[in-house]
Amino acid sequence: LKHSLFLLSQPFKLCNCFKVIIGLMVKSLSFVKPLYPVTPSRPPSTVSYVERARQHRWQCSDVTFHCSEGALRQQWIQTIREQLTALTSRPKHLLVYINPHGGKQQGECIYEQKVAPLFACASISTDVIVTEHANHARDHLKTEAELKKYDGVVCVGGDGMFSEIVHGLVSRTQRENGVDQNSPEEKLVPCSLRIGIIPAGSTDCICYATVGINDPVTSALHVIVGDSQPMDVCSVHHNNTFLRYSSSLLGYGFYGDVLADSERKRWMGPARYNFSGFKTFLTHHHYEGAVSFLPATDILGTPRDKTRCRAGYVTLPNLCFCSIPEYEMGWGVVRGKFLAINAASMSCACPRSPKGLSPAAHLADGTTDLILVRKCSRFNFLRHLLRHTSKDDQFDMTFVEVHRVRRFRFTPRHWQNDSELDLRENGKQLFSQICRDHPACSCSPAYSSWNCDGEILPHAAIEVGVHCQLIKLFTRGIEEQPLFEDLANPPCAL
Ligand SMILES: Nc1ncnc2c1ncn2[C@@H]1O[C@H](COP(=O)(O)OP(=O)(O)OP(=O)(O)O)[C@@H](O)[C@H]1O
Ligand SMILES: CCCCCCCCCCCCC/C=C/[C@@H](O)[C@H](CO)NC(C)=O
Ligand SMILES: [Ca+2]
Repeated sequence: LKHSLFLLSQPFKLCNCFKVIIGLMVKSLSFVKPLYPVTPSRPPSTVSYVERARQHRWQCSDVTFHCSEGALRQQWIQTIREQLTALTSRPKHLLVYINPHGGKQQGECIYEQKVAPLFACASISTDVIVTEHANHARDHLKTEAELKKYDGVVCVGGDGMFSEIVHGLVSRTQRENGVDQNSPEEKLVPCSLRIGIIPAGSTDCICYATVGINDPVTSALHVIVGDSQPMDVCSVHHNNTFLRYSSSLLGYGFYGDVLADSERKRWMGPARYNFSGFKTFLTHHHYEGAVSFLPATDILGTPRDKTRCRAGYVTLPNLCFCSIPEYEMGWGVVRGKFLAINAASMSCACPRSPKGLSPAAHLADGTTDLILVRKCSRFNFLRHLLRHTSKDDQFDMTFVEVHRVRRFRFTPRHWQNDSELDLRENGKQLFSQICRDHPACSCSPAYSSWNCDGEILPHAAIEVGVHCQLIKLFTRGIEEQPLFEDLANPPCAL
């Protein structure tokens, strides 16, 4: 009775309490060891709930109830079911896309073994699509999917798969609302469906930076309890033409070159990033150009704050997207030779860099942290890169500057409208290509590529605007590590 009162009364103030009920099952007798004799007319009932574990992990636990009185037992079950049904933030019907080729190619297995049983326990029904080719999920969402049927979309894969879902949902929402994506100044309409990410990729940066861990069970439980975290999305344009959306890293120079090289080594799996990272570090190419940016002056934080974006952080959405003409005067310009130009719209924390490229970046503040790494010695660049993995301030170096911005543009030196792209496409940059593949040569190619959330962009000259809280995820942001009394004293019913 003590337990039943706890469980019946607690779950409905759920957000921050330790135990959140996931679902309720009337188990067959063979699954449980009865504490006292049971008969088929008095089967035990099992309530599954969420329990926090170490390092931002969540796990599922069960409490089994026995009740000798059939009517009372039925009343318990009925009450719990009614209360769970009344929680409108919880999804009841989901559209799931699985990339069978992401990361270590374990997507289907992860979903079937770890996630589907939890969704079933929580009475969530699903339509599952295993993708057959790249952009399958994006195109299905854009045109075909009957979105009205669902309370959310879940992707099983890595950052590339998440990016497909974002492109499909955002494009569909704009089309249905008559918004032209090609105009860089257009204010985009936020997507209503939340997105869940079951990590099964190589970097899993979005999942890691929004949950604190890339663990499929934890992510599935955040979906089940109906968490919601708004997130910024950048739109990337070239000559008034829409190119792509980005929600984590836009990187030119080092990260662009790492990606371009690693794409040719997909067969290596997640290890390709280490190999290409080391190779690119050795080539040490720099790129010349001008970065102009609109600083975010109306916000409280800076990229060098000690505070981090954590669950419950409140932003001011009304200050977010601003059109160019209104603010044209406030733009700053930095010209020079750069080893890397990175725009981190979130921390970009991942297992390789637990604090991320910009540890103090916020998920939903309508800004991106623009990190400019000027040409410097290999030794200094290594010091900068190693700070991605240490506790030291990675911006505290003379050749690194960081600005929190709402918009920015990059124009490579010698860029003349579309001649840049023509040159690349016609293969006339043969010399550059030879240098790129030839670490001993000290010549730098004229252009790098942009790494846009793990996809290569064909243009070097781009214009970027941040759209505040354009999408929502089934997470709550990274929780501060609390003191867990229930880790030390697990519930006695277990
Ligand atoms: N069935 C498929 N066959 C081939 N490619 C696919 C398929 N489904 C999706 N893709 C593409 O695979 C690419 C990589 O997928 P994903 O992001 O899941 O894994 P990853 O690249 O290993 O991980 P990360 O992006 O975290 O580094 C995505 O860009 C996606 O468009
Ligand atoms: C020579 C030693 C170098 C060590 C430096 C390690 C730093 C690694 C930082 C990785 C940050 C990755 C940010 C995430 C980007 C994603 O958008 C993208 C797609 O998954 N991933 C990559 C690797 O481009
Ligand atoms: Ca941001």
